[in-house]
Amino acid sequence: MRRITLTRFLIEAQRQQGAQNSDLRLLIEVVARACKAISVAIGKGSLGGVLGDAGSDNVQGEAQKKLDVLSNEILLEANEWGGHLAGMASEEMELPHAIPTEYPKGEYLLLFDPLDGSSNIDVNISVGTIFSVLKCANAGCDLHDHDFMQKGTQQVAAGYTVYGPSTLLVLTLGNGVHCFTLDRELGSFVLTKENLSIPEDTREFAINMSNQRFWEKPVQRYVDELLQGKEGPRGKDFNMRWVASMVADVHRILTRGGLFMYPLDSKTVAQGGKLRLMYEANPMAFIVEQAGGAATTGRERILDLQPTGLHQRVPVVLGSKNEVERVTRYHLEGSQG
Ligand SMILES: O=P(O)(O)OC[C@H]1O[C@](O)(COP(=O)(O)O)[C@@H](O)[C@@H]1O
Ligand SMILES: [Mg+2]
Ligand SMILES: [Mg+2]
Repeated sequence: MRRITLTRFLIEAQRQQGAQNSDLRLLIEVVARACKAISVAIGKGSLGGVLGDAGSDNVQGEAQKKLDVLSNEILLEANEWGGHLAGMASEEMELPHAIPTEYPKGEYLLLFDPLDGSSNIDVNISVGTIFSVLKCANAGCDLHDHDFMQKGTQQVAAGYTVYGPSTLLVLTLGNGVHCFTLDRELGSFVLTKENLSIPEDTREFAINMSNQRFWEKPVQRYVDELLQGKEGPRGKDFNMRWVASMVADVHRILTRGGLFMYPLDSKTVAQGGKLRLMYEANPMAFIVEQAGGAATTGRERILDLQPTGLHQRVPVVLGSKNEVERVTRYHLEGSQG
């Protein structure tokens, strides 16, 4: 089998797109290298002293895990000197990270959730890293929050890694979605699946059922119908999965279809939802749409949302197109009352 490494894949993609500037390729390679280092740290577990709490809170008011902090540092250090970035933003940092003056600046903005699925770290369940790439209109100028306030449709690349039994990198440059597996002997990511595609229909859904009593009516109705199975209006049985690591739940959907929901509920309504738009919902929505799926808030297409804050939260409904459309239709019907 021809083994295509990430580097070769990116060089060929750049050639096909006739892109002169190799900064985007360099950026993706540096992010991948940082994820390799994170994968090594996670693999050590308690032997590496990386499990447990860091003893600090992030801007979301959540207790940070040691691996949240370590992954954040690894991504910052790897990316700040390469000359391909105008700035970075992370779930674990309140403010954007400007490129230190001693380093050259580039034209891209990198946003990331350095460690996704933090509640699963100490119990050895798959976690991941999620990233999104934008172009900076004011490259070379002082960095501000508003430089990042671009709709998801403006993303030039997005990806996630899953640190599971094997370490996978899933990537889109706006021309399909491709999966790379980390070859630990070779030390590089190797292309193992091209053009991932999400089936339009599915019998599998993922939601945190323990929040059921807090959900809005449209979600109550949708999930009730799923649970009634073939005896109910859907006329078929549905199965449920919930890993509680968005990367793992979304990767399952990219592999065999499904629906992922973290809808608005009365617990999170004040903050607008649970998951973050800029470095969770937008990159995942870009990837899912590139694989033939759909992604909404239940009411609007996620990629069309105009961001207002670096850490703003939104409801998320994504995956197999026909189920996303049904959930969204129930919301719109519900609002017509
Ligand atoms: O704990 P819950 O309610 O099941 O929420 C799980 C969700 O929260 C997250 O862990 C939030 O992400 P972080 O771990 O990066 O904060 C998602 O990965 C996951 O989908
Ligand atoms: Mg996350
Ligand atoms: Mg996180």
